[in-house]
Amino acid sequence: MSTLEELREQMDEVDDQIAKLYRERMHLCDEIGAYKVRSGVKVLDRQREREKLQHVTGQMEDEFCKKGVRELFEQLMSMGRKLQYQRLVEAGALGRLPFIGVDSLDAEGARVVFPGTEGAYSQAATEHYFGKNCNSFYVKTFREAMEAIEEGSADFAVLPIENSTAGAVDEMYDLLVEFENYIVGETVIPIQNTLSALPGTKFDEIERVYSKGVALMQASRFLEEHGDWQQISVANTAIAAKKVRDEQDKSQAAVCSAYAAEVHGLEVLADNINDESGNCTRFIVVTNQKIFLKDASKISLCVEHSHESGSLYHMLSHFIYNDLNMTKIESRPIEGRNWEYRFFIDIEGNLADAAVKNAIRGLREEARSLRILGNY
Ligand SMILES: O=C(O)C(=O)C[C@]1(C(=O)O)C=C[C@@H](O)C=C1
Repeated sequence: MSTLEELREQMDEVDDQIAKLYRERMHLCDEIGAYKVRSGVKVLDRQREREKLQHVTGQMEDEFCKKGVRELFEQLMSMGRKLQYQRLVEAGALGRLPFIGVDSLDAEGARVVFPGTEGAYSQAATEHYFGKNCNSFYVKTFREAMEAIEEGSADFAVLPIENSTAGAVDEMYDLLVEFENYIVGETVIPIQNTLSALPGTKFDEIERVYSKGVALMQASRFLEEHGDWQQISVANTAIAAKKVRDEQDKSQAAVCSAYAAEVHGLEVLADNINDESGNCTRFIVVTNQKIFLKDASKISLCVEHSHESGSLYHMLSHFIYNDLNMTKIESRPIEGRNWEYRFFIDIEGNLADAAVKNAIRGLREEARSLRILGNY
């Protein structure tokens, strides 16, 4: 019987042949790539790949080897494609109108819209990003803010995308798909909620609490201690504060910021009622121009892929192959297709980076759809 050393020696010989053949195969792929650049033939040829997989699996005897050789050749062809995308990018064949790199945002005198009302956290985020004296106005909903950007009545919108306790703001992800607007910036602000009511209100007078749904979630422990209070969701924390003030009813209270309470003449009955003391929200800055800051370092993408085994894995392989760090992934249902999802992915990088261009070139060709939501 052979010793372990002898078996390993034989294995090394086989592996050397595999490595040599891999080099030869990639060299051929490169030549085919050059042909494709010249002739405009698409990189991905599904029919050819299907035939190849059938052919090589047909040479295997048992199911285990069939499965293995299929996976091996799927990987080999995927590597071949990535090399060819690289060649296309080098040849300047990027496809679609590119984003325009700018040194800074044209924020001087810009009109900035935020959702909610006076005192909203979005207003605090707006002032944090654009400065206290920026030219801002509010609309009621996220949708109206996106519409204001699309039709040009505002230059920028500041909208919440993610809270550190409650997670993603789902509606914003859906609106980013629906509207042709682009993310050009982001800012994070602390969210410290209070329970506020008309001046002189006693705790035992309260029957109903109004706030935005996620804000009620962020203060769930405090509100559970008062389980007899009815919790009612409204569009915004500051709108809740305004409602309590307007209706002059001491059985009502709002979960809102101390600033919103002050703006709307309410008294803070309990401060810092959030479950998490470090609670904060990330806001995005959106515009209708296809621009990105030249020093931007984060890219948000939206990808839809075929609903079949391995498709997400193949999609993510473009980031791995190009050494791109994925920092976030969210999924949202696709309307009209039950149990199918689109993926929202954040990666580190700049649209001018070669690695980013390569990955995007590959995704654009292989995914059912790809949208670059912004580089900021
Ligand atoms: O035959 C081609 O067109 C190739 O580019 C080669 C190859 C492969 O690796 O076998 C790569 C990509 C295509 O999708 C199909 C096949």
